[in-house]
Amino acid sequence: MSEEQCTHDCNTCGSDCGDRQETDFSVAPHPMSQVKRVIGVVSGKGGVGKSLVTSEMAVTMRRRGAEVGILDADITGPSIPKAFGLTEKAIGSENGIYPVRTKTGIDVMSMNLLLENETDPVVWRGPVIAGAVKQFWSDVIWDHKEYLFVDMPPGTGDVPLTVFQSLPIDGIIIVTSPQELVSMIVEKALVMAQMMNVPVLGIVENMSYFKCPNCDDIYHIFGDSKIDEIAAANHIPVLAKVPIDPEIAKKVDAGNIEDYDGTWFDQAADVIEAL
Ligand SMILES: Nc1ncnc2c1ncn2[C@@H]1O[C@H](COP(=O)(O)OP(=O)(O)OP(=O)(O)O)[C@@H](O)[C@H]1O
Repeated sequence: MSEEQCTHDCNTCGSDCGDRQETDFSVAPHPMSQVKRVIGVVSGKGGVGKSLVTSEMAVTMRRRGAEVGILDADITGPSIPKAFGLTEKAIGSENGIYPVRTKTGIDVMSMNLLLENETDPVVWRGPVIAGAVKQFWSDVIWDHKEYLFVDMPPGTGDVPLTVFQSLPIDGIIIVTSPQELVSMIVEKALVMAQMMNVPVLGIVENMSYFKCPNCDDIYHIFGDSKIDEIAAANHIPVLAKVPIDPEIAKKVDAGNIEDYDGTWFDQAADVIEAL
């Protein structure tokens, strides 16, 4: 780039010139935290089951005996506490903020654990939301966690970008459902991960099909799945195809996700264990 064109601010300039200097946006964890692996769970749009996949991944790793946490970075639509039936509030001390523990021993931090009423909306602008996510990493005591799953807000906006820049993400899982414009959404997530230098562990297709409980026939309610072709074209594995299961919705609504005994996430858990 020529001297005249240079703004001297590499953060606002897309040019890949020789003088480029990357700024380190990483945020230090709480001094009492020890987290071995941070796994982000992302989706192109809301409502595809990203929180369900985050919760089930945590439950699966916990069943395998791991120490697990969930950082709910979906500040304006936090649904993790509900799935685990958490009503207790997170408490702080002069040391920092303590996450709330679920009945099987998963530590959770979520905006809903700080609000007086879980129905209170969070009416904040992007930078304030991004700041809250950073604090969930820097001010919360994540004590001896082998795996911390981060439920990202949907899309590729300000907050996911902040999470990618601030937290040491070891890999992401992309969640889609068949009715989405899957190929475009997967590619957007892949490009973002590539730009942020974060490995993509694979794709989970949620609400993939419905199996009739009476005749075992399989129905593709949202259309035929194209996930295998998309995954192959992008050289990433399909980690799970999760059916529409009324039992999942029932368990989530009752706050009993830890009692759901589907085995859909075993392959994804193997991939994470091998990291
Ligand atoms: N495979 C499934 N079978 C039945 N119900 C499901 C399934 N997956 C998700 N659900 C239900 O769909 C709803 C949305 O799921 P979830 O909250 O995980 O989506 P999300 O992508 O995290 O949404 P948002 O981004 O808006 O927070 C929940 O009520 C959940 O219980």
